[in-house]
Order: sequence, then C-alpha cells, then structure tokens
Amino acid sequence: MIRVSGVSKKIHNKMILEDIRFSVQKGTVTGVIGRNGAGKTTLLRLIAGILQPSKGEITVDDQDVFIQPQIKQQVVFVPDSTDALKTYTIKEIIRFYQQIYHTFDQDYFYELLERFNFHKDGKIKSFSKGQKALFSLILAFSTKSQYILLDEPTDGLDVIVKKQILQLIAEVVSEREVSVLISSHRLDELEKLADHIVVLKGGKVDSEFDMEHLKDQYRKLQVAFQDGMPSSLREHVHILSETGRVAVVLVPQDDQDSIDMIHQANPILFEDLALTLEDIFVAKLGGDLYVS
Ligand SMILES: Nc1ncnc2c1ncn2[C@@H]1O[C@H](COP(=O)(O)OP(=O)(O)OP(=O)(O)O)[C@@H](O)[C@H]1O
Repeated sequence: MIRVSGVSKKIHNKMILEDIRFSVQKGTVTGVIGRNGAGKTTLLRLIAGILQPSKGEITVDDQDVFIQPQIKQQVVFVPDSTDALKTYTIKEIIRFYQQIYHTFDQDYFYELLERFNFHKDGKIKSFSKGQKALFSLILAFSTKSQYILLDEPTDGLDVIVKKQILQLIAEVVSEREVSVLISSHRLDELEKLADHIVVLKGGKVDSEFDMEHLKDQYRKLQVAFQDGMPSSLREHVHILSETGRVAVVLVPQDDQDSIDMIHQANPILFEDLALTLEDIFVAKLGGDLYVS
C-alpha cells in the first residue's frame, strides 16, 4: 500500500501541496483528478521519491521512500512527457531499466512490443507521440513493479492509442495485483478504470470517492412537466440541463422529499438515466473541476 500522510510541498516558498492524505491499496486503480496546476504532477513526483516532502511522509509497503530508498524498486513513475527516452535505442533502455528494476521481464517486454506492432530494433526517436506513450507504459509494466504512477497517460493522444493504453492498464490490473495511480483531468476516462478517486483542488485534497459507492449517492432523472418545472421544485433538485420542457436533474438517493415533489407535480416524463462521474462532480463541485 502507498500511504501519503500529511504531505506538504513548498517550492521556492510557494505552497504547492498542503496536508495531503490518502492511500493507494494493492490491486486497485486510483485516479488523481484536478485542473491544470492543481498539483497532480508534483504529487506523483513526491510519491516516486523524485521530490522530497517539505512536511509529512510517504510510505510504500510501510517503507519511507526517502529513508529506505530501495523500496523505489517497486515504484515506476511514467511522466507525461516522453522526451527523456528519445535519445536511447530500445536495447539501451532495456539495459538501463534492468539496472534499476531487478525484476524487469524482458520476455514480457518483447511480447508486448510485438503485440502492439513495434519493431524490436526500432528507434525511439522515430516513434510517434502515441507510440512513445504506449512504449513508456510497456516499459513500466515490464518492470513487474507493484506500483505504477502514470501522469496524464493519454493526454493529447488520438482515440485509437488512448483506447490501447486504457485497455492495457485495465488488462494488467486484472491479471496481477499491480496498483496504478493515474493523474488526469479526463473524468470520462477515469470513470471506466478507477476504483478510487482523489480530487485535488488548489493543492489540497478536496474530496475522495470510491467509484463503487459513488453512484449509489445520486439518481439522475429526466423529467418533463406540462407547464415547465414548478419553481418550488427548482430549489430542491440540481438541474444538470434543461431543453424546453425536458430537464435532467440530480437528486440525492436519500432525498425522498424531492422525488415526492416531482410526482406531486404530475410529470409527463419521469425516467432514470445512467449517472456519470462528470454528473457527480458537477453536483458536488459545481462543475468547477471539469476540464475537457
Ligand atoms: N519547480 C517548480 N517551481 C515553481 N513552481 C512549480 C514547480 N513545479 C510546480 N510548480 C507549480 O506548482 C503548481 C502545481 O503544478 P503541477 O505541475 O504539480 O500541477 P498539475 O496538476 O500537474 O498541472 P498540469 O495538469 O497543468 O500538469 C503550479 O502552479 C506550478 O506552477
């Protein structure tokens, strides 16, 4: 388990992260969501042991990443930029990774390269942006390390590569007990993958959710009324959208009063819709967070 306990980070006297607390369980995918500048990259770099906390501690399997740096063998950080790789050949990269990660699985690495149609003697600098991103992920999973930290792994990639990346992550997590921490501002992508979500806002943890329980908290309803929505109801429900007489509203699961009010107003349409992570963020955070 990764445990982040009361971590703060100041850079050049500026507080970037403040009193961050959360944990990443084995065999799960945790999403760190936040707008640009919320501190996601800084948090991942702290967990990877690249930066040192100004306050608090980070442990991986109960070992402090700074006091017992050997635990870093179990942690791989994949930055959002692949620039660092581009001057190397694949063989050089393998040698480099084998020196750092003693469990690096070369057969598995070549197996994945073949599956994704990489030439095994290919030059990294000739890869497209999407290929570089996929290659970084293959390298990370080939270390067979327990914890993989991915910083915006699909940012700026086309839909095909995005899909390949998300599928590979889902596949590896289901096959072995690897734990993945993904930073992203894409709620729709994390929705399919994450078990747990940590929301960063202005350098602090704004909220944390378990995906499994999150959707039990609200009902998303499509409703319509002959003469429009009664104003008394408007004050009770959260309106996600309204087109003509048809409105999509969110109602907390335990708010029977609002449901009763809708029925009393004789709706001409009353239908449950599938809830998305974005709906919940809009409801909880007033849409302030979502950046597509
Ligand atoms: N080395 C540094 N020197 C000064 N400020 C920094 C440094 N690193 C990060 N920051 C500042 O810390 C804040 C958080 O940056 P960080 O890159 O962690 O955010 P982020 O959530 O990953 O954003 P993005 O999605 O844009 O990558 C920003 O205001 C950034 O300018």
